[in-house]
Formats: sequence, structure tokens, C-alpha cells
Amino acid sequence: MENMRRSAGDFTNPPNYSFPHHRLARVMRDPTKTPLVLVACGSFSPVTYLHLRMFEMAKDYVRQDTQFEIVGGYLSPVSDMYKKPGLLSAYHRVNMCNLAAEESATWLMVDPWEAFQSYQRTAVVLDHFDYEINTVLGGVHTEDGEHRNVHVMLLAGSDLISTMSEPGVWSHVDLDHILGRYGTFIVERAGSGMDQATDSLARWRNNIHMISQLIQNDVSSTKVRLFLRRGLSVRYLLPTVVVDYIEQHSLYQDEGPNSPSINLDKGKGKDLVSTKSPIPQPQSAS
Ligand SMILES: Nc1ncnc2c1ncn2[C@@H]1O[C@H](COP(=O)(O)OP(=O)(O)OP(=O)(O)O)[C@@H](O)[C@H]1O
Ligand SMILES: O=C(O)c1ccc[n+]([C@@H]2O[C@H](COP(=O)([O-])O)[C@@H](O)[C@H]2O)c1
Repeated sequence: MENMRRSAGDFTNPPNYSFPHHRLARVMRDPTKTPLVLVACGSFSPVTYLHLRMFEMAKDYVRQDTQFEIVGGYLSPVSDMYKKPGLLSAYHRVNMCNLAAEESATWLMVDPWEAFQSYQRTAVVLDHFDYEINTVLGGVHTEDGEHRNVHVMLLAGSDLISTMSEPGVWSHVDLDHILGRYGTFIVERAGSGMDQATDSLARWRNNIHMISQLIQNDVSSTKVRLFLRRGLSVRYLLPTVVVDYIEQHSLYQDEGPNSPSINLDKGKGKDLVSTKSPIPQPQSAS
């Protein structure tokens, strides 16, 4: 299954879906490198500067320490069915991500594929990107017209990778698919140690790239939501267009049905109360 490529019938698409690729570089600058697309999966409720910063940190790392060339980056907001505390509707989360991506880097896009349908496991999401970019679009080319398949990789914070060592959260088959076939860039996150995050993932270590945070910044969506509920300013924690959107639509005024009560502790508030979503029963990733 590791080397198997999916076909159209393996995926369910939301109504009127088309894969966004307007900012995907179709011609590589350096033919000696491997083209790379970064995919960040998460709630993005709301998207913050830290989410955008993850892409910039990965870009520096990729340029300095790898043989990859980034041809595009995607935010992939999770489905409403994920039912995580504080998860605003996919409609608003996707809109906010689009506003943030459009005004930020020129290579960032938002794929609404998983947001507007049933919950899709991350292994399936990465397969979807691989399928859309390499099978449907036909990959990319060098300046000499040589075809290249694009490598898709997961971009995540160390807290997300830590959950991969927690029993019952990810299926082993999916982990092997995500880390064995695709690989990941892990951005250090305050309160979630890098070594601890990857200890039990050692067998895939060649596909796991660790990126240290040289400027500590522990903005989290949880804290932003809490600030908003308390009427505190969130300006300069997230793009101004997103702050304006939140104000215009009066978002995050209530805790919402899934929200536990949280405190402004260090980290994400996750130490005080479990915010882990009930993950729907995994189907096979093959
Ligand atoms: N401050 C941060 N440092 C490093 N990674 C981060 C940071 N904030 C978010 N991420 C990463 O971004 C991805 C998407 O995160 P997500 O949308 O869950 O944001 P969040 O701030 O963790 O949300 P919440 O507070 O609602 O749990 C995850 O891989 C997460 O680890
Ligand atoms: O695929 C899985 O089995 C799986 C298990 C746990 C989490 N995930 C994904 O990881 C992301 C977690 O986001 P968050 O906001 O809970 O940090 C979200 O995109 C989930 O779909 C995926």
C-alpha cells in the first residue's frame, strides 16, 4: 500500500469542488531538486500568524537543509465532523484561511476539500493532494520541459506529532502511510518537546524533519478564542483581514456546544482539560 497511487473513485469530493492550484509553481527553478508541496492539516479556528509562520520556517529549512524545492503550500482545514471544541463552521474557517493566505505568501493556498465533507483521515488527505497534483495536473516540469512528480509532505507542530505516539489516536497503518510514504516537517511548539514527540516514531526518522523555533511564539487558536470571548484584542496575533472578518461576523463570542472551560495557562490549555476530538472510526487507508 505504501507505493500505491489512488484513483478518482477512491475519493469523495464536496459539491462543486475544484482543486485550487492558482499559486502552484508548475515550472521548477532548479532541475537538480525534488519538487515539494507542504500540507498543513488542522482546525484553523481561527488561523493565526503561527500557522502562516510554520510555512516560512519550513521554507527556510527546506532551502538550507534539503534537496527539495517548494512549489506550493496548502492549509487544509478539517471537516466540521471533527467536532473539536471551539471548531467554528467550515464556511468561516475556510474564508478566514483564504483571506490570510491571499494576503500572505505568494505560494500559499487553501484546499476546502476535507472541510466541506465528512471527516477525512490525514492519510487520505495526503493521498488526495498527491492525486490532484500528480495524477490530475500531471506534476510539474523543469525549464527544459522534463516532467517531475511532486513530493507531498505534512507540515505540523510538535503537539500534533506527539499525538502520533498516543495510543488509539492514529492507526498504525495510517502512520506508516503518512510518515513512510510522504514524511513530515515538524515545527517545535512551546510545551510539546521535539524528542518526546518523535521517540516512538524512530523507524520513520529519515522522513521526519525537525524545525526548531528560534523565536519563541506560543500563539494558539485556543488562546485567541479565549481573548475574543473576554473582549480582548487579538490584533497582531492574526492577520488584520482575519481580525476584521471575525469582528464583522461577531465570531467566537460564545463558547459553543463543544467547548470545555479553559484557562489561559502556558501552552494551549490542553493540560487542564482534554480537547482531543473523538476521531471517527478509521477506515483502511489503502
Ligand atoms: N504555536 C505553534 N507552534 C507550532 N505549531 C503550531 C502552533 N500553532 C499551531 N500549530 C500547528 O498548526 C497545525 C494546525 O493547528 P490547529 O489548527 O490545531 O491550531 P491550534 O492553535 O493548535 O488550535 P487549537 O488551539 O484550537 O487546538 C497543527 O499541526 C499545530 O501543531
Ligand atoms: O488521520 C488521523 O487518524 C488523525 C488523527 C488525529 C488527528 N488528525 C488530524 O490532525 C489535525 C489535528 O488538528 P487539531 O486542530 O486537533 O490540532 C486534524 O487535521 C485532524 O484531521 C488526524
